[in-house]
Order: sequence, then structure tokens, then C-alpha cells
Amino acid sequence: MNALLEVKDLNVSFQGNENEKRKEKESVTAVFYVSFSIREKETLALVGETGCGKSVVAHAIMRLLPPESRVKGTIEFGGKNLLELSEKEMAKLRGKEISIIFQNPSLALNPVYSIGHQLAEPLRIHGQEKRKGKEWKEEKEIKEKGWKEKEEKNEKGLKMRKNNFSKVARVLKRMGFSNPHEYMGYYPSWCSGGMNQRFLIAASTMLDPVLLIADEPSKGLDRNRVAELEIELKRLKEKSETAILLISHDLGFVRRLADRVAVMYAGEIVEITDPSSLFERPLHPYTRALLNSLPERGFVPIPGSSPPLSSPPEGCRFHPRCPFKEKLCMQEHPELKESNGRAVRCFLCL
Ligand SMILES: Nc1ncnc2c1ncn2[C@@H]1O[C@H](COP(=O)(O)OP(=O)(O)OP(=O)(O)O)[C@@H](O)[C@H]1O
Ligand code: NI
Repeated sequence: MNALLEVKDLNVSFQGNENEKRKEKESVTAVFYVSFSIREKETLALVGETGCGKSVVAHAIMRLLPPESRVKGTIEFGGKNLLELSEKEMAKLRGKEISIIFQNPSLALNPVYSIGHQLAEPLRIHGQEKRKGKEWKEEKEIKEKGWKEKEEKNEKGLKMRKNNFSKVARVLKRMGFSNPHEYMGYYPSWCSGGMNQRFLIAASTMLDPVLLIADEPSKGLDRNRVAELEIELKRLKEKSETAILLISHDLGFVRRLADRVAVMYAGEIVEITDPSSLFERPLHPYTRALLNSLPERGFVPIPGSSPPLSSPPEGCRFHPRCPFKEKLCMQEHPELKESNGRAVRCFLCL
């Protein structure tokens, strides 16, 4: 099957603070030659320790990185390289074809607008774009023909609002809200955190995006809410055409939802495989260490810490923490090699 999204050799660096000794600005390469693809309707999880570059990858796809970042490589989506699109072209895709679930429901929802109003926002933004030229013409005609037509236009606006609201109601109904019109009149502060989280998912998927990016959607949620979120994402997987890039520290969550998992370490992908092979037969020593650090597997911490991204070690980036390292691992940088549907960046595996 064709890839929906194809990330090739993605590099992202940031101009950092001035180094005291060398009196020059240090550059931090947060993402280093990252390549992966997501197929239609597939859920790909991105996992790895904090600071390894997961969010930077997500923001590069959404083109939401700050101006001081330098991005290289290609991100192909629908036959176009997203990195070459103008801001205007990108704005047309955002929220419509590629959407993102923001992490914190209480920050992402505006307290002073009703749920219904906020859920209709993507419809308003993307509906207006298409109508812009036509609207301008209408505006001109109104000036020429007087107020009668203006009244008609107001009616049109009302009709559009009604259409938007019935679309919001349909989406909420699909998400299991039996009485959507009632909830649409609610304000975020009237609802529980779990419910607001579901509204955020509804907002992100209002226009049936082909790709949804969920960056740590379960972070900071209590157990019940994580369970609700999981049900919601499963429902989305089953009932829609949306592919998901799922970024999460919660490996149990990843195991239950992902079709494939990419493991990142210090800005690189070190392993890509299906969840059951990953959990039953992890190959890369880092993946093994990551699994051993899970509470149910004995909570064994990974010795040492991630290398600074401004000066990563020579050879394999994991070698200073690897219990199996050999001389070669310290001297040469391993490639990501594929075999039997798995890919691993290690001289000692495969
Ligand atoms: N705007 C920025 N300027 C400089 N460095 C940045 C910037 N944004 C991210 N970084 C650096 O890039 C690296 C990767 O950050 P990123 O947020 O992608 O990590 P992450 O894997 O998402 O971690 P977490 O699991 O904690 O969310 C970090 O070392 C971070 O300091
Ligand atoms: Ni992150």
C-alpha cells in the first residue's frame, strides 16, 4: 500500500545559546536523519525517552517549528513536500487534512465560548477559504443592489451556521454522545477533564483529516481518563479513514493502539517494528533497556543518561550506555537496516 506520509532524512537543528568557552553559538541537532512512513489508516507510534526529538518531528510535519530552527530532508504528503509549501498552502492543510490533538484540554479550549461554537471553528476556518472569491463578488453585488440582497446573504450565513452545527452534532453523535445538542451549549468549565479531552478529539477530527498527530495525548490524565481516551482513539481507528501518529511515553497504551512502533534515541530512530515483536522480541539494546525500565518488568533504570545533542558520541549514539558494546560500536555509526519487516540500527542485532 502507498505511504500516506513519507518522512525522509529529516534533520532539525536549533541555534542554541552561546558557549562560554568557545564564544560561539552551539547548534543542537534535535532530529538526525529520521526516515519513516505512515500508511493510510495506520497508527504509527513514536516512543523514546524525554528529549529524544519526538515532538520536534511532530512539529516539523505540522510546520510549527520556531523560526530559529533549521529543517532539512523531505516530508511527502499527498504528493507534495510539506517543507516546500508556502505558509498559505500549509494553512489549508492544517486542521483539515493533517490535524493535531493538543495535550492539555483545559489550555486548548477557550473558557468563554460554548463547546458547540469551538467545535465549529475548523468548519468556519476552512469553509470560508473556499468561499472567499465568491463572497467578495457577493459583497460587490450587495453594494450595487441594495439592502434586500444583504438580508438574503444574512440568511445564507445563518444557513451555513446551521449546517456547521448539524455537522458538529453528527460528529459528537458518532463519538457516542447521545444528546449532542445539549453538550454543544455547555462551556468547558461545566464539563469534566475527560469530557473536554473528547471534545478536543472531536475538534481535531471534525474535518475527517487523513492524518492525526497525537502528541502525548494521555500525559497528565488520570487512569479513568486514559481509558476513555483509548476508547476514543480505538473508535477513530475503526470508524474513520484517519491515520494516526501517536507519540507517547505510555508503552502499554502504545501496545494496545499502534500498528507499528518507531523507537527514537538521541534524535535518531533506532528500531521500527510491529508492537508484538517489539514487546516479545526487542532487538536494539536501547529498546530492551526501555522495556526493562517498565514497572511490570522490574523497573530496571537505564544506566547513564542521554548524550547532549550538541555533541553526541562518536559511533553508535547508545554505546556509552550499552552493556553489549564492542569496539566497532564506538568507532562507526550504524545505519538503520531492514530485515523481515523490522528495522534496527545496531551492529550486533539482525
Ligand atoms: N525551540 C527549541 N530551541 C532549542 N532546542 C529545542 C527547541 N525545541 C526543542 N529543542 C530541543 O530538541 C530536543 C528534542 O525535544 P523534543 O521536545 O522533541 O523531545 P521529546 O522527545 O518530545 O521529549 P518529551 O518526551 O519530553 O516530550 C530537546 O533536547 C530540546 O531541548
Ligand atoms: Ni514531546
